[in-house]
Amino acid sequence: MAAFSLPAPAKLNLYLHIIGQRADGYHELETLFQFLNYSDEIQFELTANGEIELDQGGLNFPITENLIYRAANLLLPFRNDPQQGARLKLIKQLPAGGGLGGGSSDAATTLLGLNHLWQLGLTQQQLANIGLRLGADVPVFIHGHATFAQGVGEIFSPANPAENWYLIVQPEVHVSTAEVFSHPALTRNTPALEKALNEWEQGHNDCEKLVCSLYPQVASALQWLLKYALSRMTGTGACVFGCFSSAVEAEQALQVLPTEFRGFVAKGVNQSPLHQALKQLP
Ligand SMILES: C[C@@](CO)(OP(=O)(O)O)[C@H](O)COP(=O)(O)OP(=O)(O)OC[C@H]1O[C@@H](n2ccc(N)nc2=O)[C@H](O)[C@@H]1O
Ligand SMILES: Nc1ncnc2c1ncn2[C@@H]1O[C@H](COP(=O)(O)OP(=O)(O)O)[C@@H](O)[C@H]1O
Repeated sequence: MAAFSLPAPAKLNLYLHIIGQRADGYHELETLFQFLNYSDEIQFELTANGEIELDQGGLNFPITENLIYRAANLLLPFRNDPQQGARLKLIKQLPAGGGLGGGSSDAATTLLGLNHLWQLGLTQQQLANIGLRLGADVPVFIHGHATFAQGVGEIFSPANPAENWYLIVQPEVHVSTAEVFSHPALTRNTPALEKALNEWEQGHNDCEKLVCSLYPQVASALQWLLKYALSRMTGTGACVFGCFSSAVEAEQALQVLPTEFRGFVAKGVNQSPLHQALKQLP
């Protein structure tokens, strides 16, 4: 198929425990990933000039830093014919650097999409190994099912958290993952779980307290959301999510969101919208 479009969904870390730090400085995590039915979109078109072309929409950093471009370049050596190229277009909807994994998800969608476009025949495991070089969250987006993840987020056990509705609130601030993980005040000694928590509410996010103290906008978004729902930060922030039992209740809270924040309502889904879309491709 010479042209198609695929979603790159957001993820939530329903909880994120930091249980230690490896010798190379990376932190050992225990986290529950669930996808949202809220996505970026990437359009794929086959070309015959052997090149990767990328329209990255509104993003204003160099194309060579875009995870889509970097992911596509990692697949070039696997082509059967060096004339195979691709024209890619990103329609960005997810806030960059928000803890929703948008960049990693874009990379995963690029790897799976080009595997299809160029008929490379690489397995999901091969693509996940390639993707891990781009970011710790890429493998879970390739895997495509809600997961309890350990290690730096690459060791998976099956999980089926409740598929709730969420109001995601996005404070107008960019949180650096590297800054959070290098901060001396970060909690790094949460005891390892014996098994994944069935009820995600029983977990917590070890980055939340630190990020709230560094970024008052995150603290105030969380404080506001907590008036309406059980709420938590995702990843290393800045986004926070509140859990609602229906779309209507989540939308009602969104209606009264203070103007200093942006927000959207989405459903938590255990099957990635990307994998559902891939099944529809001829
Ligand atoms: C913690 C998570 C949970 O989903 O946060 P979010 O980025 O989604 O908020 C991710 O695993 C983040 O993955 P990712 O965003 O790919 O992180 P990277 O760019 O690989 O790492 C940025 C920096 O954070 C530190 N880092 C990252 C991951 C980790 N498990 N331990 C670390 O110490 C490292 O110093 C690294 O250089
Ligand atoms: N396609 C992309 N979309 C978003 N961010 C990207 C992309 N490619 C590279 N980046 C870089 O990755 C960083 C992390 O983005 P993202 O994955 O959205 O956040 P997070 O890791 O907090 O969930 C951004 O700040 C940006 O510099």
